[in-house]
Amino acid sequence: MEIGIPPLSETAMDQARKRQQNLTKPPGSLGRLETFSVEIAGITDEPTPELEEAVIATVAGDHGVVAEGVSAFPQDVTAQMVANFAHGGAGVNALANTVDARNLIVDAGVAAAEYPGMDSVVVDKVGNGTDNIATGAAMSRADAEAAIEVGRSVVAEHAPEADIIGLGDMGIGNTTPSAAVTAAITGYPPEAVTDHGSGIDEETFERKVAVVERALENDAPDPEDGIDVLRSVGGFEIGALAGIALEGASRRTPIVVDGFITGAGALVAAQIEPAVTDYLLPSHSSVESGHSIQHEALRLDPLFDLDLRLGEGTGAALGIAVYKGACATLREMATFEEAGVSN
Ligand SMILES: Cc1cc2ncn([C@H]3O[C@H](COP(=O)(O)O)[C@@H](O)[C@H]3O)c2cc1C
Ligand SMILES: O=C(O)c1cccnc1
Repeated sequence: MEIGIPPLSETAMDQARKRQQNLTKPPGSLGRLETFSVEIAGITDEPTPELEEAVIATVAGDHGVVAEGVSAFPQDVTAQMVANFAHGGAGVNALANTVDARNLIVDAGVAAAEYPGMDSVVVDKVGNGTDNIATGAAMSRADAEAAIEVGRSVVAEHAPEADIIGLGDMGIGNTTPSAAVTAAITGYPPEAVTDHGSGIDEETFERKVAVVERALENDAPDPEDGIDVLRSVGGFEIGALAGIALEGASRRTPIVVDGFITGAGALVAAQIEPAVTDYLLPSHSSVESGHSIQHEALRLDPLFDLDLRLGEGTGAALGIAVYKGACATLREMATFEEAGVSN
């Protein structure tokens, strides 16, 4: 898979850094906001980037592994939540509205779902849910590649104008494949990266750890090959999220990672094209224990910890507010000279 991701623009970063130093504030007083504005200048190749069009892509898929009893909720909830997104009733809708981001809803592989009258849902299914990773591979290699392509075409066709893209997920059971993907790529043991997802009891938790272990024993994927990891233990939405990150990066669009499932997508993307990591921005630190392991592997330092464990792009939405703010300071503040302030 050939995806050309350009290097960060050193010229734009130098210009942004110089400007930050001349703005009407004590040097460094905007802390990490200054660093972010410089990083986003490098990503976009704009000395004063403006993050006007923010998009949060919430990608849904189902998982055969729910047959093992690894979630607290039934599989039908995935399709029901897609309808809820389309009607504006979910957590991500409220937070996307708060930060003036457009929510883009994608069905990359929800089982047997239709959305009558909900034209805003982009339906591009790789399949009707993955196969059960406790008993075999999640999908074929061709389907893993197709999932990446779904994500790439979502950006090309539905968000080509986006100045920043937040990743979001929906899929009952998807913290289980996310744990398997994270263990496979980072080398951490399943028990270190598996947690309580949407809220399971201890008996279910033990079964879930055993399922992740079994999945990785059954069909040991090549950790260096992101597509192989996706094929073996991934999910359609996880692949599509990786594809969004790769396509966004190739277009110089900053990509904001959300919680544990989007983190798994980001890990897959980084195994396919390591240069994507320059284009990834963190948002929150999820309650899921494996999220910090993903951040360590991707060398991302989260912005805040609000005890979130929802996904959907909720943390990414709040992160976008921070990145918009960072770029607004760089762009809109006056320099000492312009404002006639002594320095
Ligand atoms: C009503 C509802 C809304 C959600 N929105 C996100 N998730 C989150 O929980 C699911 C993953 O947890 P697990 O692996 O334990 O099933 C995913 O759908 C994720 O996006 C939700 C879960 C539920 C129940
Ligand atoms: O980290 C997340 O995004 C998350 C955690 C639990 C359940 N769903 C999502």
